[in-house]
Amino acid sequence: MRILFKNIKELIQIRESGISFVSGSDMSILPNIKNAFLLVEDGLISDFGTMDACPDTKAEQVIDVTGQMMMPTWCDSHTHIVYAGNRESEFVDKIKGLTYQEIANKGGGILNSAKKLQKLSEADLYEESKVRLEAVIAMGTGAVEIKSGYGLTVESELKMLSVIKQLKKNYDLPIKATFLGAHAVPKAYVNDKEGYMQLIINEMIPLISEANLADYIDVFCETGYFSVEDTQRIMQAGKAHGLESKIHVNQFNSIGGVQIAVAHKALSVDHLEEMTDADIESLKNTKTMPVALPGCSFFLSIPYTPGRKMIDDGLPLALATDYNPGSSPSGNMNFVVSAACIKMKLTPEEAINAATINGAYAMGLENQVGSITRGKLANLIVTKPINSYGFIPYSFGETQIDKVYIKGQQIN
Ligand SMILES: N=CN[C@@H](CCC(=O)O)C(=O)O
Ligand SMILES: [Zn+2]
Repeated sequence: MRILFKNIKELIQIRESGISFVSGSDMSILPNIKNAFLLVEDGLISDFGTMDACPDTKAEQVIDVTGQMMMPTWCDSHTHIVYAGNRESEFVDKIKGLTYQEIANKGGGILNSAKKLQKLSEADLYEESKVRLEAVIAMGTGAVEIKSGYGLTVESELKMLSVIKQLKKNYDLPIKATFLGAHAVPKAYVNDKEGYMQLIINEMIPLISEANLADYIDVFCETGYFSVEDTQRIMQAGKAHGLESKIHVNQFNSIGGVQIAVAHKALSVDHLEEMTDADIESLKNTKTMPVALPGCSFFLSIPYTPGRKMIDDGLPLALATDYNPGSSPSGNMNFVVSAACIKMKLTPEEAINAATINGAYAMGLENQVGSITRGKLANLIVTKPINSYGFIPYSFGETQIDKVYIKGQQIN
């Protein structure tokens, strides 16, 4: 099946040869072609160029997108889309001035979501989660990572990962599953964190790896949750079972988690709202992708990741939604890109690179998605008629997406 898109006003994020990610000053370069064509064959990008070089090829479908732009779909490398119910009551507590930690201490937070999820059947959890997945695809996300971590028992963590497995099977976009058993210490282990560590290391990880239910392992490395030493032990146990790490770190405190994640060659370190100069220094010249989650900063009214400084210091940066019921109940990558520009002072070029190619890298998907490159998946956004791609982050809270294609199939 061949689809030819023609008269594309601007084809954004073209990369002739596959690159893994962009860093520092290269993040301000967003290669594009004006007045372009794009050819899709059997779900893959097979060719692109200027309209005067448009091949005289027989395509089953020819789509004239005069006045509209095209770009790769967003790559959302950090979500918790599989969860049960919501936490609007905590939202009101937050409005009244309680902090994230205070809400957790009075029985809210991650343990509140765990209680809801433990009671829900796998079938119902799937139904709730698929609604969110479909919504984010319609908002332009074409590759996504989903974490467990609201189960916190062997049975419920497996339930979450099985739901992710079903989503992988039933939806055509790339989905990566991350095991986050170390998200919070469950109530049953409140006086025995070591017991829960043993459960994660000796039972959960081997079971999950045996059943091939996870691609990555994660830890919430934070004061009051899991220490740097705990994080190191879990990363080591994950690695022994073939699971590379992606770590929640520096959300509220800088406690040395970035350094330990880098030392263990983590694929990504995520959150980073509190960064010291030493944290930034330790990320230089490494393969670990820093991931900022501006939706979480917005929702919790906490600092934004110092993305401007990190890029100026030569680092790469990825952007993701952190879609979850407690700290970021939105999976809208368009808003994330706007917030990165408005609050973190990224330029539109930097934010789009961060939300496409760098996000793809943070999921190990840089060879499949994240740029308009021959051979990559035809996961594509067609914008509404707009004057420039800068209008996408500028018009925050609005959608400039007209259509989304996943492997060349129009989904909305
Ligand atoms: N901080 C840890 N985990 C999630 C929030 C989880 C929750 O509050 O339910 C996050 O990434 O922000
Ligand atoms: Zn998260």
